[in-house]
Amino acid sequence: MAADLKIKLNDGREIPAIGLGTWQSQPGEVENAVAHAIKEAGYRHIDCAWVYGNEKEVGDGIKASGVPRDQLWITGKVWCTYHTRVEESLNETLEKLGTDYLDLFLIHWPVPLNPKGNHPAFPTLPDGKRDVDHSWKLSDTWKQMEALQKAGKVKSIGVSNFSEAKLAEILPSAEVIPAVNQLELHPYNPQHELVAFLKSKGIVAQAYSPLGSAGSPLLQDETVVRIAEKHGLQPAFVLLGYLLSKGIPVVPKSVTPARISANIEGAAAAFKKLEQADIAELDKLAAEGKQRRFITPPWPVDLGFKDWKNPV
Ligand SMILES: NC(=O)C1=CN([C@@H]2O[C@H](COP(=O)(O)OP(=O)(O)OC[C@H]3O[C@@H](n4cnc5c(N)ncnc54)[C@H](OP(=O)(O)O)[C@@H]3O)[C@@H](O)[C@H]2O)C=CC1
Ligand SMILES: O=C[C@H](O)[C@@H](O)[C@@H](O)[C@H](O)C(=O)O
Repeated sequence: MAADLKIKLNDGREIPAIGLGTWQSQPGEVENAVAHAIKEAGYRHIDCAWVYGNEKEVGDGIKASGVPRDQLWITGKVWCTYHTRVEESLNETLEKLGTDYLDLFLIHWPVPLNPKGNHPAFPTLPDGKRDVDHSWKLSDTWKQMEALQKAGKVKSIGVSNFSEAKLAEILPSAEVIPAVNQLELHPYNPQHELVAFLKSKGIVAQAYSPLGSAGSPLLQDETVVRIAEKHGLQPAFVLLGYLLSKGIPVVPKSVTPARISANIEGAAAAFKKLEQADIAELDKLAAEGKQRRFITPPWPVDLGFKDWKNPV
């Protein structure tokens, strides 16, 4: 069964390889989506974040599913304005989700934002740029993550949107190596070098926006469509199976019950059917001129990704 596909982390725990994304899942839709995913479609992994602003409804959906907490994997993320007060962010998340621990807690972006700025999530300076707290060290954010794991409030800890350069800011002083780095990964942004680096450090690369996010051109890509037709799969399933075949857990988002159900079964089917030649073809698309990121918030700092130069 698709829900049984799992990937081992460096702390010994196993993350269900297919989870449900919840970013941009709207009020009035997300409770039903989460309940459907868990109860009807067999998902056991939900990807959440404080900044998505919908954790209360996600929690309602988890509760409505009736599935016991210990059978679920719930991921949360500390938002940028909370780097100096990680536990406060976690406590808000736990309360909204209606649980007393997370399975995985991630630093959402390697960019501390001013906690006392002009907005609780997206503070800006008079020039309109995001108000970055340049004095704060990422290694001190990571120390707080380690303390929360020691306290048992989060079982596994990791990062998101960390390039090799940003990891170098926390690894030398880390007591715990991040279990996961959640990144934008799909055939147009495969980040082969970073994924290989993470593997060498025992960090699992996890894929966000695995379908290319809302309005994705990947679903119409001629190579993706041809491979899908060859195997009797939908293009979305090929994209998910491509990542699973590399040991990369995926969190496709949908609020459409039929897609939620189809994605988990289709991903597992694609994982079985895709051949090495299909993977090799998809692996080359970015280098053949299709390299593209879909998620590029206007950070006024260099994140250190080779393909993405932020305005500094
Ligand atoms: N750490 C980070 O910084 C980030 C994390 N994430 C996480 O990753 C998750 C997934 O990424 P996201 O950007 O949402 O994008 P996805 O790549 O998951 O794409 C979601 C879009 O695809 C549509 N869709 C879903 N299934 C299918 C299907 N079978 N066929 C056609 N269309 C489909 C959805 O529509 P509909 O809902 O209408 O069905 C939605 O518009 C997020 O929800 C979030 O949890 C995402 C971005 C950044
Ligand atoms: O997880 C989803 C994304 O990271 C999202 O939270 C950010 O892109 C945010 O909208 C931003 O503008 O910084």
